[in-house]
Amino acid sequence: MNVLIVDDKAAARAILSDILSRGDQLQVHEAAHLQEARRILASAPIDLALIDLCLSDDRRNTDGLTLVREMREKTTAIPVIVSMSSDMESIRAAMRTGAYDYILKDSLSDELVLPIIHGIQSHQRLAREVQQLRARLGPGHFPSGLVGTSEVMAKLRDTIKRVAIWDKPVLVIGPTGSGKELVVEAIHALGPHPTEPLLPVNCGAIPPTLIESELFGHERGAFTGAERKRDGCFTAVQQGTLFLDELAELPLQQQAQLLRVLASGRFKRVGSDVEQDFHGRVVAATHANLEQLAREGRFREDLFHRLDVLTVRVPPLDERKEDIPALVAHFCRQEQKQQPPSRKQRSLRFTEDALQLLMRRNWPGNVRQLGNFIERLTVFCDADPIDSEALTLFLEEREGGAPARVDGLRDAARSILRMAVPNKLDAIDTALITEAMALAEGNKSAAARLLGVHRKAVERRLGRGDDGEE
Ligand SMILES: Nc1ncnc2c1ncn2[C@@H]1O[C@H](COP(=O)(O)OP(=O)(O)OP(=O)(O)O)[C@@H](O)[C@H]1O
Repeated sequence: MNVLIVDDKAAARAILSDILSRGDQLQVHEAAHLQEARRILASAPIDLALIDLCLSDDRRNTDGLTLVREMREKTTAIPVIVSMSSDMESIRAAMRTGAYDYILKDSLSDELVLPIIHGIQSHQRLAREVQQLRARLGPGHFPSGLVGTSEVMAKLRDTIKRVAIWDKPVLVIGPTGSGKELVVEAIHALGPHPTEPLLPVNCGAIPPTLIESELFGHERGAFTGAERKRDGCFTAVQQGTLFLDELAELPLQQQAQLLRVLASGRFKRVGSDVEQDFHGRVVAATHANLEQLAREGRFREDLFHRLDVLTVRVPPLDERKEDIPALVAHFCRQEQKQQPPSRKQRSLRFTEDALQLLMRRNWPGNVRQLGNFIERLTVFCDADPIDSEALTLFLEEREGGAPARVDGLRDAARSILRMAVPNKLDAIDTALITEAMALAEGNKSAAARLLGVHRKAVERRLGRGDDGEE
């Protein structure tokens, strides 16, 4: 369990840290101010934060409350206030903002702090077990987070099931926003140790100077500031899954160290000569082309080949557009749950032609982009149900320009390019004129309106200058 102490007074941090050192399997992080706490929360898997209300010498400072609010909004970590103030108003404000508990600094002791931590630990263990059992009991015994029933998704689920049961490293590749994190969660839930931790490490979010100690831990005095011996992620994960996200961002030196762990199953803390066993499993994910990076010398080729064995490719959304209606319904349900009480409750509904329009669009940001788009629609579009007209208007007004039409054209162009026709430019020109003339029943002016060009252009293309049948 990772615990963050946030207090501007070093002495107060030392007291709490001393109490926590007597706890079981606790990793302690410390921050002296709000910015430092935010940075640690973004880079380390913090489970619990013990936060002082006032983070400066100014008694009116309420950075502690700001942090509690941010944690509740953006993280799953549990905030507990540790304060000198027994003023009822402060306590009420803290609890209203989302603090899990409120401890008075005067009464700090092992007997008071450790039971709170044990309670949270066992609650988390149970929550993890329930989540994993639920995942196992989902339809077809597949974790339910991944929405989509297309053939491509069925293949992806099959690949996940095959690789998950082996206690071996897995490489998950796919473009940004395609669902790699959900795939890793499924691999863990279906793997041999689903009740052990799934520990995510974002290799791009940790400063290069800290990453070695974050991963492998360090001995006391290993470097300036290493006041205590500390376990790293390779220890904390126990028999679970160490999820190395954004693997391409791992510095070359740590790539070499990772390769060594994968080959030998052993690692050393920074500043130690003693090797330790790694009991977990590494699952890495990236949207980068590692093969290309290896050719350019920016990623170790030997590590790429070591990992590129059990590889799971998560396809872009554009390869599984049939899943879009189900994903839209999924995001609509999510949005509905989050509607503020002050807003008139409504469920977001789409007509069939609006869904078709969403399926014709390209989604370079993949499922994440679709989810964000539904979120914006929920807030800014009042149409009910949302039909293609409302959607087109929304796209033109809010999303800049007319991407729906442009995307439709792009799709049409792509399918033409796939056809076995010799001169595609002339062929499409002739086909467009012929089709427009047929639809306009031979009326050149009407055909020109359909084509969005001047009548003379139609006449030129038809190779005749006469006025025809008008
Ligand atoms: N098949 C899916 N079903 C439901 N939600 C999905 C699916 N795929 C992705 N999502 C959602 O889309 C968002 C992005 O997914 P995720 O974070 O897993 O992408 P990623 O591939 O890891 O992206 P990145 O490379 O940028 O980290 C998340 O909110 C996730 O829950």
